[in-house]
Amino acid sequence: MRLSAHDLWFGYDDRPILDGVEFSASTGEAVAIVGPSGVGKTTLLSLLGGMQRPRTGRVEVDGDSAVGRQVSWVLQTVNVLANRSVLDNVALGPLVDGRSRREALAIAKRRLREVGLDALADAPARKVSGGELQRVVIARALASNRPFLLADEPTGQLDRVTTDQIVECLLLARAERGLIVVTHDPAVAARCDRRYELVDGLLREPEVAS
Ligand SMILES: Nc1ncnc2c1ncn2[C@@H]1O[C@H](COP(=O)(O)OP(=O)(O)OP(=O)(O)O)[C@@H](O)[C@H]1O
Repeated sequence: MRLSAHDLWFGYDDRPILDGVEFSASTGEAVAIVGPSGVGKTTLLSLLGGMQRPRTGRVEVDGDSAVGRQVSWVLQTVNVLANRSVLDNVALGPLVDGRSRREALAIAKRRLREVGLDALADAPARKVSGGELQRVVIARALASNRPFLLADEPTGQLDRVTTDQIVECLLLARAERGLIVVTHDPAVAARCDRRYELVDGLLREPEVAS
């Protein structure tokens, strides 16, 4: 499947942020969006995932403009139910997709194993560290059946070891879906298959990551 954006224009008040952006990502690949702080990366991601609408232009997944149903999110503000277990939080992904509780728990257990957190399945989310919580949110996104995973600064201020763990978890998405990640961290961008740079409202041609 292919998520594509054509001629996106967007601004806050009269200030243009995106000025004719072209973008595409396919399932099976990881694409990074980089660029200076405040240039509009989070805004672009919100348009790519259908959270906001462009003033002009369009975003589609295989020709379908209802992109919100095709994406799962890993956002800067980690949103989890603090008093529920790690497993219950991950199971929310498939539950929202309409799976039965039994199916959702089975999928959640598998995804927690993949991100290396099965030992924490029964712990309340409030008791796990920031880096672990980020992996919980990734497991929840992987547990949903949406074809694209969108991540906004998923490694934030975390240390290098934790960052590497999180990137490994995110790249699991490539097995079945597409990953689109906004990041400041050149090491994270370098792990992706392609990189776009947002400058002056436009995305520069993608480079092949070295
Ligand atoms: N809801 C809003 N209303 C008005 N201006 C906004 C709003 N959201 C963001 N902006 C402004 O739009 C610009 C782009 O913001 P955005 O968060 O998309 O940038 P960014 O590249 O993701 O930044 P960072 O890397 O610092 O997270 C910034 O100048 C920001 O202050």
